[in-house]
Amino acid sequence: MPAQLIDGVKLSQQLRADIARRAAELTAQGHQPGLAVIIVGDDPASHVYVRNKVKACGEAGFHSVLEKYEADFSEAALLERIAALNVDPAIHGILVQMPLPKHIDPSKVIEAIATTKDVDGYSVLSAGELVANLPGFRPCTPYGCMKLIETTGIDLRGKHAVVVGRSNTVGKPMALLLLQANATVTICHSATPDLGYHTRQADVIVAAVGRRNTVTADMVKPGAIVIDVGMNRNDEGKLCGDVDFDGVSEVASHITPVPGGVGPMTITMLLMNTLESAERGLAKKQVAVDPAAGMIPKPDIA
Ligand SMILES: Nc1nc(=O)c2c([nH]1)NC[C@@H]1CN(c3ccc(C(=O)N[C@@H](CCC(=O)O)C(=O)O)cc3)C=[N+]21
Repeated sequence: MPAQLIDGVKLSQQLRADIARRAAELTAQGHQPGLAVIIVGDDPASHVYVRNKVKACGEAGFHSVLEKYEADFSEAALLERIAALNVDPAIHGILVQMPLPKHIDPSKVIEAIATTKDVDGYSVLSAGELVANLPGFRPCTPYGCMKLIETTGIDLRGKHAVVVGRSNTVGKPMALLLLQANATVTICHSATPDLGYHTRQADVIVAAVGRRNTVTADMVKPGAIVIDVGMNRNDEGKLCGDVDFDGVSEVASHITPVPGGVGPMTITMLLMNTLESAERGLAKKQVAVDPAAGMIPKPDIA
C-alpha cells in the first residue's frame, strides 16, 4: 500500500483560516498583528520567499512592512532599523531574511531583535527557552513539521524519531520538539558513518540535510512517517527534497511531498508566531491596566 500524502498546502489553509479569524478579532480591538520583513541584497530565491511571506500576511489580514536594502547596506544601519522596529507598537514580529551579505554578522543581527518579537525563534534566548521547556517562539520549520506529524494521528510517545541534519534552524530544534513530545530521539549528521542503520529503526524520519536522495527506500522501515524538509533542484531544475519520494512512498505509511509539504507550513507557523506575539502583547496590556492586578503600566514595547 503506498504511503498517505501529508498535505502541507491543505493543513496550511486550515490553520491560516483560523489565524485570519483570530487576527480579525485583534484588529477589531485595535491591535492588528504586524510583521516586519527585512531583506538585504539581491539573492533571487530570497526575494521570492520574502514576497510569499508578505503575501501570506496580507491574506491573513496582518499588517506587514517589507524593507529591502542593497547588498552594501551596513551592519550598523541594519541594527538601527531593528532597534526602531523593536519599539514600533504596530510590529509584533521581525524577520531578517537569511542569508545576509558576508559583511554582516548574522548573530549580531538576530540577537538585536527583541525576544518578544523574535518570531523566527532564531535568537539564543528563544533557543534556550526551547531547551528549558519554557514558552517562547519555536523555529517555524520544525514547528510546522510537528503540526504535519500531528495530522497522522499517531502519538509520538515512545516512538523512535530520527532527525537527519543538525542545523540550528531545523535539525537541532526539531530534535528538541520531538523530545518534548516524548519521542526517543536520534540525531544523525554528516559524520554519522552508517545513516541507514539509524533510519531503518525510525518510526519517524525528519530529513533536513539539503542533499537530494539522502533517504532512499532501503533506509526506511515499513510504516514509518517521513517528513522531508529538503529544498533542492534535480537535474531538470525541478524542486525536490532530501528524500527519494517515489521509492520511499512505497515503504512509508505517511510522507510529505516537496513542494507542498514543509515549505508552506514554515510560512504558516511564522504567521502563527506573529499572531501569538500580538495576542501576548494585548494580554500584557490588559493586565497592566487592570488596577486589581496591581501592576504598574509598562512602556508599550511589545
Ligand atoms: N530569517 C529567515 N527565516 C526563514 O524562515 C527563512 C530564511 N530566513 N531564509 C530562507 C529560508 C527558506 N524558507 C522557506 C519558506 C517557505 C518555502 C515554501 O513555501 N516552499 C514551497 C515551494 C516554493 C517554490 O515552489 O519555490 C513548498 O515547499 O511547497 C520555502 C522556503 C524560509 N526561510
